[in-house]
Amino acid sequence: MSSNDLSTILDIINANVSSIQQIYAKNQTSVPSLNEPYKPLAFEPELIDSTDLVVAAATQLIAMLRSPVISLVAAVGGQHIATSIGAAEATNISEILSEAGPKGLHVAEIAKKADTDGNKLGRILRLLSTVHIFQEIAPDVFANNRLSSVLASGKTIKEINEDGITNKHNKPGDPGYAALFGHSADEVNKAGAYLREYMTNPTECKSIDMAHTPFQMAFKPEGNLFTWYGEPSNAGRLARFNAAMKGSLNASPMNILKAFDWNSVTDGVVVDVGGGTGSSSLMLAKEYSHLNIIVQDTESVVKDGHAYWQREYPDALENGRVKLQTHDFFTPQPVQNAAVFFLRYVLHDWPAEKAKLILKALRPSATQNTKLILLENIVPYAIAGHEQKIPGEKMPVPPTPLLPNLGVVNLACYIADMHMMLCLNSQERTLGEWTTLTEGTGWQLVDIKHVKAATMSSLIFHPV
Ligand SMILES: C[S@@+](CC[C@H](N)C(=O)[O-])C[C@H]1O[C@@H](n2cnc3c(N)ncnc32)[C@H](O)[C@@H]1O
Repeated sequence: MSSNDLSTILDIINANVSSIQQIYAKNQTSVPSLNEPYKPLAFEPELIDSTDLVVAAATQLIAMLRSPVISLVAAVGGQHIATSIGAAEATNISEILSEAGPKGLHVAEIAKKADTDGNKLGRILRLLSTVHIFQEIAPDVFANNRLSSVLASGKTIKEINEDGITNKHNKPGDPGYAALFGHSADEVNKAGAYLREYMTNPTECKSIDMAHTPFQMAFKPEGNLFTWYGEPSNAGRLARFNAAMKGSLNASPMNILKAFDWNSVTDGVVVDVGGGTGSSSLMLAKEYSHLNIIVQDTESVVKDGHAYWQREYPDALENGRVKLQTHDFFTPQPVQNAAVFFLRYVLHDWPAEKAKLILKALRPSATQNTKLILLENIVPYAIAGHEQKIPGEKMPVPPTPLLPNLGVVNLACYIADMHMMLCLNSQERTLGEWTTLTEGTGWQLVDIKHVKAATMSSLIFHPV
């Protein structure tokens, strides 16, 4: 480490903290306290660039200064933070503390409401408070804070008890974050516990078959993750997964509205292929009243989808502007008049050979004017000098000595890549991998759209 690096990093932090303070001052708002529940602010997009630089610089500073042994102790123990988040989500602690308000609640009372053990819960909440998720405001008294408040589903404890825990994530307007964290901390992290065994078993880890994953080692399912979700005993997990997809949509600055010039669609339908319950389509249908949309997915997901649209936007189903259709995307596409086929976070679920089949199954139904849009991560390298030549809006190049991918700022993309490896033997892809994957499928990449602070991009294709 050169002392130059240290002062450059400190300069980056100082300059960008000043910019952040100025943006708050211009908007006549004070910088929110870590102790307050999170409230989204209209001017948050203005804060992104500076916040990203502070986060990247501060994390790099910690890596430079802290004992590497202690850094790795913290990193390897991160598993306990993840599983504690899962336990807090499953026992509705954030909802209990939302109702308690700023005075918080003694852990004995929290445990009574959560029907769990107080001593163990107190230790879980103290660990989480130590990493700024919840706060301990007096010995054994805990309250929500900025981070823990986003673990709440939006339901009251009475509603959760009345509706049943498997329906926890169906409150209209719930952004889906609690479901996203619950899903990650449950099936994905249980699969993650087997990564060591997987990577030291050459037969397992060198396989490109979806039946060879850490997920299979953990759960021993009959089929893959999606057929497993379709089993009746996993109805709660399926509902949570569907809501988690809504959470991933709301958490990412790149969404379907920014993916394409939707006003250019004057004829034909928009098909949301593997659309889940249709959270992207809901956003699209609400914003663009001229669009007719078909959401396609498997039978069990379409069933949940009907309930979702009945809750969120029943008119769109009733007047026929939005239709939900059971369709296996490995079979020929039934819609022959599509203006757009869009697939959000679908191909990342599949190894390359299967992903190619999904694209090929769309091609015969495309007209000359049909566009294909993939909403997917483009994985940045973590090394300078190898930036990918991505067309469209350029990503800002971070100042040295920061990592060119901004380090933990884009961690979600690399975490998603691990989810794919663990559960589906699939992956997030670099631009080169996207180009190779789509070759020979009958589709040609013509444009890529990005938004700030997102590795998720919109890749736009024409038929060839
Ligand atoms: C990661 S989710 C993405 C859902 C949605 N596109 C979104 O962004 O919220 C992948 C979806 O593919 C669906 N899927 C899996 N296998 C399928 C198949 N053979 N045919 C159609 N959909 C399938 C899953 O049920 C799931 O809803």
